[in-house]
Amino acid sequence: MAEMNFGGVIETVVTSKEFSLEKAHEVLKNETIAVIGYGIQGPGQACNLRDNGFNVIVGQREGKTYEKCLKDGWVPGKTLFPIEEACKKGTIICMLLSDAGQIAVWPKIKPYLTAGKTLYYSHGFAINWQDRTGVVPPSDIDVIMVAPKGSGTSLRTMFCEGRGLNCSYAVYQDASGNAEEKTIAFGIGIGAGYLFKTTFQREATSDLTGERGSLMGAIEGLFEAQYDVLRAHGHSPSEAFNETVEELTQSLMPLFGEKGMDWMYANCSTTAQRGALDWAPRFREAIKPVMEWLYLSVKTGNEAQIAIDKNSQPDYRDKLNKELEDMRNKEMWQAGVTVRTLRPENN
Ligand SMILES: NC(=O)c1ccc[n+]([C@@H]2O[C@H](COP(=O)([O-])OP(=O)(O)OC[C@H]3O[C@@H](n4cnc5c(N)ncnc54)[C@H](O)[C@@H]3O)[C@@H](O)[C@H]2O)c1
Ligand SMILES: CC(C)(O)[C@@H](O)C(=O)O
Ligand SMILES: [Mg+2]
Ligand SMILES: [Mg+2]
Repeated sequence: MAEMNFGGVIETVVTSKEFSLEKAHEVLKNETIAVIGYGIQGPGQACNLRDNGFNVIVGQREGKTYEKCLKDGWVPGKTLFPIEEACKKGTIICMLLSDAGQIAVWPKIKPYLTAGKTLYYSHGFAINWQDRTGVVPPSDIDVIMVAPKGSGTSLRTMFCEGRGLNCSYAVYQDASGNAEEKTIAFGIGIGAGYLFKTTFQREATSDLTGERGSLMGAIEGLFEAQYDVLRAHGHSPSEAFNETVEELTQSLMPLFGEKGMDWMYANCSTTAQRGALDWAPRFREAIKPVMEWLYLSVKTGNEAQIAIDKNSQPDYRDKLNKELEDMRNKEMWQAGVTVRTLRPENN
């Protein structure tokens, strides 16, 4: 573990330099890892663990996702089982069903969480809001978490490129006395770039805030607001899209991703810098009340309850797909389809 200075605050991080893959193998050598659920995180984590040489099986119900398991080389009866059978065989049970799905299957899974086993999560959701999820693990098992800070799709592609995705980790219950070491070993196994320590509570609240905020919800809201204003004032779709989205993702985001916001600013005109420096605090002040509202809605469990209620409905997937389709069909994102065809690499 290394102590590092994050903007003046010292925090502990773990990388494969301090905790090698060999050490992870040693820690997990007697474990059968049962990955339950094969949505987005399931494939990323299961395939990375398998490629890293761990003993992995998958538990997935039959249906469309089951076909994906077969395509990825999981073999029925050998490494692919119905959920309950995988839970019976596994010593580390990885809850990688959707957060709502985890509630539905909890009564079926609980009997297999016998003394000495480990219950693993990639989110603090089920435990942090256990008054709403009903997930109360038995006291004689370890309960641990490694939460990749990015999509399971990126976890896999970055692993295949020889890079790692950063992850947070936490121990909720340490029955074995060895839970933290096991958690870090697991993080190294799934291909974490580096691991930073958190709690189930802090991960759950920061994650739900981030995805509703700047990572997903706020960014779409910001784009729509600017695009709509430009269009209402007579700018063409291509101009509005280029000034709202395309330039950001293609030119400016890579600059601040690489060396920070001041570096991106420094590579723009002095006109742009003057205006952006003046307007950033105005946007901050306008947006902050919405951020406070969001954080409170997450912290009180309101957002978790909405996710549980909506995503437990039998037709939740169809409804989500319909909402994504509506987003895709907006003029802004349709303009984006054409703009992307004009990128040099697509010509
Ligand atoms: N999607 C991500 O990239 C991501 C990133 C970090 C953490 N997480 C966390 O990882 C966990 C898994 O998320 P995900 O996005 O991969 O899941 P997902 O929403 O894609 O889950 C789909 C899986 O759950 C199964 N499922 C859903 N309802 C079920 C039910 N009632 N019975 C049986 N199976 C059911 C599906 O068959 C499928 O295997 C969650 O805790 C999530 O918060 C996800
Ligand atoms: C990839 C995200 C947004 O970071 C994750 O939190 C999720 O829920 O999918
Ligand atoms: Mg999330
Ligand atoms: Mg997240």
